[in-house]
Amino acid sequence: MHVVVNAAASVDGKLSNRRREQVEISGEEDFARVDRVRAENDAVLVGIGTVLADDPHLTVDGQSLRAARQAEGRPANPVRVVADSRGRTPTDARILDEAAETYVLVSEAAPENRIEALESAGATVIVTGEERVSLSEAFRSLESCGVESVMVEGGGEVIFSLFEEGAADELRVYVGSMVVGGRDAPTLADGEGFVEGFPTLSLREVERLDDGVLLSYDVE
Ligand SMILES: NC(=O)C1=CN([C@@H]2O[C@H](COP(=O)(O)OP(=O)(O)OC[C@H]3O[C@@H](n4cnc5c(N)ncnc54)[C@H](O)[C@@H]3O)[C@@H](O)[C@H]2O)C=CC1
Ligand SMILES: Nc1nc(O)c(N)c(N[C@@H]2O[C@H](COP(=O)(O)O)[C@@H](O)[C@H]2O)n1
Repeated sequence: MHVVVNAAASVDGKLSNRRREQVEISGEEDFARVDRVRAENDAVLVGIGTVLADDPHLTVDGQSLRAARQAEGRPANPVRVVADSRGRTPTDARILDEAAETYVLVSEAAPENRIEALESAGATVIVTGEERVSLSEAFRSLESCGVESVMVEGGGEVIFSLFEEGAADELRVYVGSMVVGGRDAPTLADGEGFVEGFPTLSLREVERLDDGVLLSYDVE
């Protein structure tokens, strides 16, 4: 599985504000780039924290991008994936609409009635990990369903886990020219944090977009 992590952060590294409300960090050019990255990949993944905070749709906005995918024999939109250990995804979440196929990754600790509710709402549920979803294991299951590349859009907890598991191949961070602040505001990599063995990155490209900077890294 090829894993591209993409996020937008303020200059102080925050993904959203201390109330976990979505902050528009990207500008028009960066949102258009994000749409192209979605269109390039077989899947788009977020954590349940992002679903509960933002209720994202995770589809490709650009009609020409969707048409190009279909011309290649692919579905108009990538599949949508949520890492949701306890199966808390609301059954009326936008990611469960019919615009694309949706996989919900749950752990063995997810209540059976939640799994049934998600399946009734149209999701394909994959059980992996005891208490928490094992992302690496889930990627192997997704590969067996034909998913070879995934764009991970966040949030900070899921991005940290990917680095912890050594599962990320690329990181693209759009740094918007703003300060959000707040010790409790989500950052690019939350989780427990590293005290040693920090993942190292190799800077591939720096590009000015809107009034900010896109940093593209390979993960070593
Ligand atoms: N600026 C940006 O580019 C983006 C910002 N966001 C913001 O990030 C915030 C949400 O981020 P977080 O609260 O960090 O939530 P998150 O979206 O990273 O989800 C974390 C939750 O996912 C579940 N999970 C299942 N398996 C997991 C695993 N292996 N590792 C980690 N978590 C796992 C856990 O229940 C955990 O609490 C929101 O405020 C949202 O607006 C989210 C995406 C992009
Ligand atoms: N790339 C990017 N830039 C920002 O400024 C953002 N606030 C976000 N947020 C994430 O974008 C997703 C929304 O998806 P839909 O438009 O609903 O498809 C969601 O994951 C947000 O957290 N991203």
